[in-house]
Amino acid sequence: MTCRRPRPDPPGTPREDRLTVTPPDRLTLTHVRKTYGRSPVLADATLTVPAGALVGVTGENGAGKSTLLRIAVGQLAADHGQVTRTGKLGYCPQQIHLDDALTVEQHLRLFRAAYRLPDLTRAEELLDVLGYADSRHRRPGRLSGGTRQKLNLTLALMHSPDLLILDEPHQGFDHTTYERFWTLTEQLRSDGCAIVVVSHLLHDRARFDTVHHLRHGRLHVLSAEVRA
Ligand SMILES: Nc1ncnc2c1ncn2[C@@H]1O[C@H](COP(=O)(O)OP(=O)(O)OP(=O)(O)O)[C@@H](O)[C@H]1O
Repeated sequence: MTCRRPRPDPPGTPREDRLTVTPPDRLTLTHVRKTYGRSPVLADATLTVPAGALVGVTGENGAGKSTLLRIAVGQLAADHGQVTRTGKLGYCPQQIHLDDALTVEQHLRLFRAAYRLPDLTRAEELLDVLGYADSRHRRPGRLSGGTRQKLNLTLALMHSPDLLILDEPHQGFDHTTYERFWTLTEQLRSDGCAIVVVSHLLHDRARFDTVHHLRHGRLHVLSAEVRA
C-alpha cells in the first residue's frame, strides 16, 4: 500500500517540538457549476476530501451525483469552478465499462499494463476478498451483475490509489460481499486513502466521516442526528 496517513507526534514529544499534522487534501471541488443544454445540474458544489477521510454523497435520482463524480475525476469538464486532485486516482463508475472480448484475467492484465504495476498481487488479493476467483477465465457477458461489479471495483482498486471515487460501488452485491466491501474500504481509509462513495442506502450513512446531500445543485453536510 503506498498511501499512508501522516504520522502523529510520538507520545512524550515536548510541546515545543510537536508538529501539527494535517492530512493533505486529496480532492477539492470549489464552486463547481454544470448545465446540460438548458438544464442546470450543479449550481455551486464545493467539497474537500482529505487523506484518510471517508465521505458519502447522497441525493435523489437525477440530483447530479454522477455528474459531480465525473467532474471530480476529470471525465467531464465543469462550466465554472475549480477541481484539484493529488495522488493516484481510482474510479469506479456507475456504468460498468468492460470489454466482452476479454476474460476477467485479461482485464486484470490490461489494467496492470495501464497502471504499470510490477505484478498482479493486489488484484489477486481483491479477487479472493470479493470472492470471485473462480470467474477469472470468464468473459463479462457470462458474469452475474454483482460479479461484473466486483470486477469494476477491482479495476479501481488494484493499483492502491490515494484517492478513490466510487459511484454506487456495491450495486448488486450479496450481503457477505457488501460487508467485505466495507471492511476493504475501512482498511483503505486507515492506510490514508481519501474515499468518496455515492450511496442511496440509509444504513450506510453511519459509516461515513461526513455525508453530503446534493440538492438543487449544492452539497449540504448532513448533521449527525439526521444520519443516525
Ligand atoms: N450527458 C448528459 N446530457 C444531458 N443530460 C444529462 C447527461 N448526463 C446526465 N444528464 C441529466 O443530468 C441530471 C443529473 O444526472 P446524474 O446522472 O448526474 O444524476 P444522479 O444523481 O447520479 O442520478 P441517479 O441517482 O439516478 O444515478 C439528470 O437529469 C440527467 O438526466
